[in-house]
Amino acid sequence: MGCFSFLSGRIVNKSRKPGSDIDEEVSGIHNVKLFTYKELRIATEDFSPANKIGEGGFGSVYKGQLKDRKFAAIKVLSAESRQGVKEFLTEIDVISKIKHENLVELYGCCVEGNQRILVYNYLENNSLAQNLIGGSSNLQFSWRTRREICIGIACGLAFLHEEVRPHIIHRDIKASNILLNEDLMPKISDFGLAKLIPPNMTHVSTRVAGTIGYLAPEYAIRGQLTRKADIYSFGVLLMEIVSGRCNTNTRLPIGEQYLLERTWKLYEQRELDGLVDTSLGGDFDAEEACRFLKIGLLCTQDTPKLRPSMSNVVKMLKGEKVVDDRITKPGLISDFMDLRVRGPHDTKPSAETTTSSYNASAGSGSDNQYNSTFSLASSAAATTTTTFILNLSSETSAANTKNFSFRTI
Ligand SMILES: Nc1ncnc2c1ncn2[C@@H]1O[C@H](COP(=O)(O)OP(=O)(O)OP(=O)(O)O)[C@@H](O)[C@H]1O
Repeated sequence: MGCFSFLSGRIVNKSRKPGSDIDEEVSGIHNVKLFTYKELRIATEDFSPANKIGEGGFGSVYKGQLKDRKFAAIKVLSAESRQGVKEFLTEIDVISKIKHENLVELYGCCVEGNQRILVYNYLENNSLAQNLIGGSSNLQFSWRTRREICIGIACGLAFLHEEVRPHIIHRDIKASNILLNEDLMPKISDFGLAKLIPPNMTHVSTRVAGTIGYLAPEYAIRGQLTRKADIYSFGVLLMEIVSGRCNTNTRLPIGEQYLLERTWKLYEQRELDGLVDTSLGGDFDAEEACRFLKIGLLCTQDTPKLRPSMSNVVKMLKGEKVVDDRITKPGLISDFMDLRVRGPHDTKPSAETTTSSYNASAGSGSDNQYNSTFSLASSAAATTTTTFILNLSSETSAANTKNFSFRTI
């Protein structure tokens, strides 16, 4: 534990004077192993580029070997994602109490000076994004494996939503946040991490964190965060796993580019099996695959209330509950990139723009909830696979024009 020790159930930072702020903050936290920066530097061979295994919206991830010989994924949060020690540790305190076979385990963290580092158990087979969806890997995902992956993710999410008290909304369910162990068992990562991101604008009333393509419309537009937003993202992911493709692929012919639109169309034509990944060579249970796609559609329905709970999703995936065939159209945020280029002054920000504002008005102009200034507070917004934060405020006048397009198909 380096300069921290655990005395009478309290973590004390021995290197600082008693009564200092950090002592007070750290002392309120239990269950968390605090690593020293030195320990993690040794584990990663001085954060050597050779040990870097990934880069996310919040910082770089390194593979390291800890003193106890265990391998760990060490996530160094970037300066923009750092926040107060107290909030950081409180968040981690919550996460560290949660254990489930389908959630990545947090070993501990490091809070030293400016450094904010998270230490997770290392998972051998990378993420679903790198392996199955749009990535390149030699791993083969049979129908049976995909089925188990879908059920595993659903179980992990049902646990966060319904068993943990208070409930946890992940806010960023997507292929790159599903890691796979050596047996291809899925583990949800980054849960709760979105809450660690500080708002970088003082007038922010609501933060929206998520990834384009997976964001539920009501959350993206109005900042209405409920568990149904996660369920929407899960529905998108489910379709990706069955089809083996990314939710958005602009290299495909128009009409096939958006997975949700495509799935809905094939559902209406009763041809859902045409969406199943061709790399399976037809070796799949067609009834089951179509059922999974229907569950994906149920989860992405425009009206949040109509989306099933995750425990019911688990039952439907396992075949223990009948899938309701009265599915309504999915809600779609047609094109977030459009939102970026059609700013209030109709200027076209470059892909590198780090902060841009947009006047958004969807639906009735008199409904202030719909009139929000959207600030893409991260350069990560330039891609469709990276987490970003949208800052919403109600300061915008009701007279805004419809710059933000939200539609149902
Ligand atoms: N516990 C882990 N074990 C093995 N590899 C990991 C682990 N955690 C993260 N990685 C690797 O690091 C990459 C980056 O992870 P990170 O969570 O920082 O970003 P992301 O999920 O890809 O994107 P974002 O931060 O925008 O959500 C992952 O895609 C994965 O390859």
